[in-house]
Formats: sequence, structure tokens, C-alpha cells
Amino acid sequence: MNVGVVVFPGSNCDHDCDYAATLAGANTRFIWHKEGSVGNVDAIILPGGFSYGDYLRCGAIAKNSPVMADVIRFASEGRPVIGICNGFQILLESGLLPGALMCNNTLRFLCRNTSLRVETTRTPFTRKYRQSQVINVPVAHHDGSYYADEHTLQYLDAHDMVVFRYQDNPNGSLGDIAGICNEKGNVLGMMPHPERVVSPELGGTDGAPLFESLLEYVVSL
Ligand SMILES: NC(=O)CC[C@H](N)C(=O)O
Repeated sequence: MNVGVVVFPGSNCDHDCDYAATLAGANTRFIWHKEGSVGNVDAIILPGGFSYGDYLRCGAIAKNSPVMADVIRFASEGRPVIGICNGFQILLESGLLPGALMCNNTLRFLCRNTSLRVETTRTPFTRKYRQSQVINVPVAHHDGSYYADEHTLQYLDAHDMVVFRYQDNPNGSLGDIAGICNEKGNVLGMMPHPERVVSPELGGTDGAPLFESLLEYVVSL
């Protein structure tokens, strides 16, 4: 499996994502945001960080990076794309996922562990978890409070698009939403950082099945 990790100016979790995907057994390569194509990859990761210094709104400038047109093309073909934290913000700004991420209700940057419930195992990223499994994954963000209008929240529920919910909502996200996918399930955005908990040395392993799921999914195609 070839995984591309997109690097924007200000990304700071790109190497962690590269490490996590490599540990799961993937071949990885970094894709600079100015590239016009994602190249020959089976899956794409948009990593966390502070793309363009979070100016304007988190992810609002990165969505205009040259590579994003090809990321959108790749996603529309039903191929797997995951955005983590700032990557989730970029997916929302790009219109690949619905809703918005607003300032945490604490009005502070939050860096702590959270407890998540796996709401669906139908995605390429969650098939190795158990339905309703509770996992511990850290968050590190300022703008992580998920917001969508009532109609969109109902749509997410009706189409099995909520992938992770906080057990201990740290930021005021509506519906305790920590991660969502598109209707097909091939595009996932989540605020917590699974790449930070992929080996005991990092303090946990609950993120590892996400990358292993992706490998299993791609190999099964
Ligand atoms: N770790 C991250 O990706 C942070 C995302 C964004 N810069 C925020 O603070 O909300």
C-alpha cells in the first residue's frame, strides 16, 4: 500500500502520520502541497498542524493549495482520504465533509487525552475496531468544536456518518462529534490524533488499528 502524506506550510504532524502508516506496513511518501497531482498512491493523509499559521480560519487557505484539486478528484473516486485535526479542518473547508470547526468552548488550546466511542466500523479506517469500542486518543487543538445545523446533524446520524464521539466532550462539539465521514465512508475527518498512539512507547496503541484497517482495506481491493 502506498500512502501519501500531504505537507502544507505549517503542517507539524506529517512525520508522525508517516511513522504510523509505516508501522502498519505501508510505503509512504510526502506530497508537497504545491504538487499538481497526488501521484500513484492508494490512500491520502492530510496531517495536523497550523497550515498557513491558521490565518483567516484553520484550513481556509490550505484548501486553495494546488494539490487539493487532485485530492478532491481522488476522494470523488471513492478512494480513502483521512484528515486529522488541521487535516479535518481542511476537509471541511474544501467541502469534502459537512459542517465547521469552531473555537473550543473553553476558549483555550486543549492538549489532553480523550475517550472516544467508535460509532461505525463501516469505513476503511475503522474496520479493525469493534462497534462501540471505547478508545483513548489525544487531542491538541484550539478550533475543534464541531458545529453543523440541525438538518446536517440529522443527516449525519441517518447515514451512519458519525465515526467517533467523545465520551468526555472536551470542546463543546455538537452531538459529542469527534470524527465524521462522507456518505460513502471513504473520506474521514477527525480532531483527535490516532497517529500519536500507535506504540506503547508513545503512551498508547489505540490509534494503531486505524492505520492497520487502512492497510487491510487497500490490500482487500
Ligand atoms: N494539531 C492541530 O492540527 C491543530 C489544528 C489547528 N491549528 C487548531 O489549533 O485548531
